[in-house]
Amino acid sequence: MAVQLPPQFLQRMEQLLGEEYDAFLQSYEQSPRAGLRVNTLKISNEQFQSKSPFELRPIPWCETGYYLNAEERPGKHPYYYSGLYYIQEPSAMSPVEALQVEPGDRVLDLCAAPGGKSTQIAAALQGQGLLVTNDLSADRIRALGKNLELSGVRNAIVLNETPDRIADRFEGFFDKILVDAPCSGEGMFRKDEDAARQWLNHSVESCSMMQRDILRTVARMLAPGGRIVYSTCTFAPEENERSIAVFLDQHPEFQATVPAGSEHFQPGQSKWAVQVEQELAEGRSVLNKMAAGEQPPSAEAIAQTDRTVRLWPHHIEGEGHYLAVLDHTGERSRERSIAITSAETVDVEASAYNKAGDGQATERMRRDKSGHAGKEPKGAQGGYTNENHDRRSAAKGSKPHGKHDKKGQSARTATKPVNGLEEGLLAWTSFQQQELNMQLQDASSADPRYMIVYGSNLYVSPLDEQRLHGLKVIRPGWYLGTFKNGRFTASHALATALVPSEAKRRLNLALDSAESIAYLKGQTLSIAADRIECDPDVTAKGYVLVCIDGYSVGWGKWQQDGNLKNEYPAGWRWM
Ligand SMILES: C[S@@+](CC[C@H](N)C(=O)[O-])C[C@H]1O[C@@H](n2cnc3c(N)ncnc32)[C@H](O)[C@@H]1O
Repeated sequence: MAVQLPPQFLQRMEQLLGEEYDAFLQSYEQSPRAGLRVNTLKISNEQFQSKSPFELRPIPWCETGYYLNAEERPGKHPYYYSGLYYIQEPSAMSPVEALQVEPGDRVLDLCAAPGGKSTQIAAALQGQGLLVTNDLSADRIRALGKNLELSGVRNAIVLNETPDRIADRFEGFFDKILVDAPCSGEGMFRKDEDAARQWLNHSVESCSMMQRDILRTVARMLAPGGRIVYSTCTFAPEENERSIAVFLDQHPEFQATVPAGSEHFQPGQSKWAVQVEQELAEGRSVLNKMAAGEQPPSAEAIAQTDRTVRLWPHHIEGEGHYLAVLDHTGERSRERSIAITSAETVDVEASAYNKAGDGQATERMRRDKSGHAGKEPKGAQGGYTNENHDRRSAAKGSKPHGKHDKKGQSARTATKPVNGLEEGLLAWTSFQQQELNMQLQDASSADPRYMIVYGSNLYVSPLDEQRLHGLKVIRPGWYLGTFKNGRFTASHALATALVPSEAKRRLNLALDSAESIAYLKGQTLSIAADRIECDPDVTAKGYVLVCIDGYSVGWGKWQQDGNLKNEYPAGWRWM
């Protein structure tokens, strides 16, 4: 066996699995399966199948998921850089399938970094509705932002928050919530030897505590009739059936539902939740500390865990996972539970934001008792400004409005222009007219969109920014670019989410060309003017949307001397 498995873990698995134990153990002799999921924000499943450079074998539980041969290197292909697919472990595709996201839903992905499931949710939303994606870890959140950007997501808000603080702002708000919980990671031992080395039996207890608290909090954020999917990549019943039994016992307004696609998986084991209770009663459970003084879950709640599912490496081609679908039994309201504030009476509050150059990092504000914004003493980077962050509807033309008093303090129900917003909108509008063929607000869509300014960065958001006040926001929406002295500089995130026809100048590079790789390496390209495909109202000089095989990948700036200045971001380049 290639992986060294902890003896305590093996002992427990043998006791749980009985006669299946040998087959389970043999699965560790095999290599983990590689997979990719087609990003249908950028290409249809059928189109990708017809042009895939890799041999694809369908993953039974995910229509857009495919197994890859072990020797493939999907991270080293121009299609990866165009965001046509996400490299994802096959079992990890099951939770979002169970969530059954529909375009227009309001979705929360609470434990989201590095973003595999968030990008899957975004694809299911197809740009409609909204995705709030969050992770507690400041280190892991960067990868989440990058993956959303690579995938061309336009309607996501990225937070770096605790579940409780989000719940205070989003009570009864979401239609669907994914809790891909922090767990002891036993299901990943084959894929990640470090996980096996670092595993300690007591991590099962600390993870169970976290899971209980997280589940309790997310229940507050779900709209009546909504759905929570809880998933882990561990085998421990303490973190799976038992966590769910405790939740169902304490939340009778929820029921466990057998997930669609369950025929591919094995059922959850209510008998293991019973066993955990017995061990607790006899004082030999790893949960002793946590469960002291807690009521054991009812037999009815425990029985429902038979409707959850387990993904076993000896039954499927994928790693170990568990998932539970928890449906709120209330009636789903067609009316949104919380109306989004009218854009005509924007509510402007002054606040201090980190003026990070790329617009990614903003800092949580502390409010003293008088409600004034102040700086977080720890972790703050760069200078703070007292500039407003402000927003208005993207649907209402370009004339900004709003009110802001001289000291930059809170001023409600605004009527006067706000400088930052006005300047940002003017710069954007002029850029949009000169460079793009797109509207931020699709006339056929009922979803409102809001312009938000943080420092000198402009975003368009599916959410009125006032709901985010006081939260640590990494991105309040789709990052369009920065403005300074009336000039607008387009962001990379703008380019990756555009379809070629939305830019007035385009350059298409052939998939297998040296030019494609040179562009991805950040090199300047020499391009004759007639290769720049231009709309009738522009000439070749200016912003060019660079595409590889017809899929947007980044910006270039064509200059009179025939050089295409490369705008592909330094940290993203082909190495
Ligand atoms: C299993 S991983 C998530 C993987 C991710 N869903 C994906 O598909 O790429 C669990 C994540 O939960 C985060 N986390 C841990 N405790 C958390 C908490 N209390 N609230 C939110 N996130 C938390 C961790 O930082 C970690 O990134």
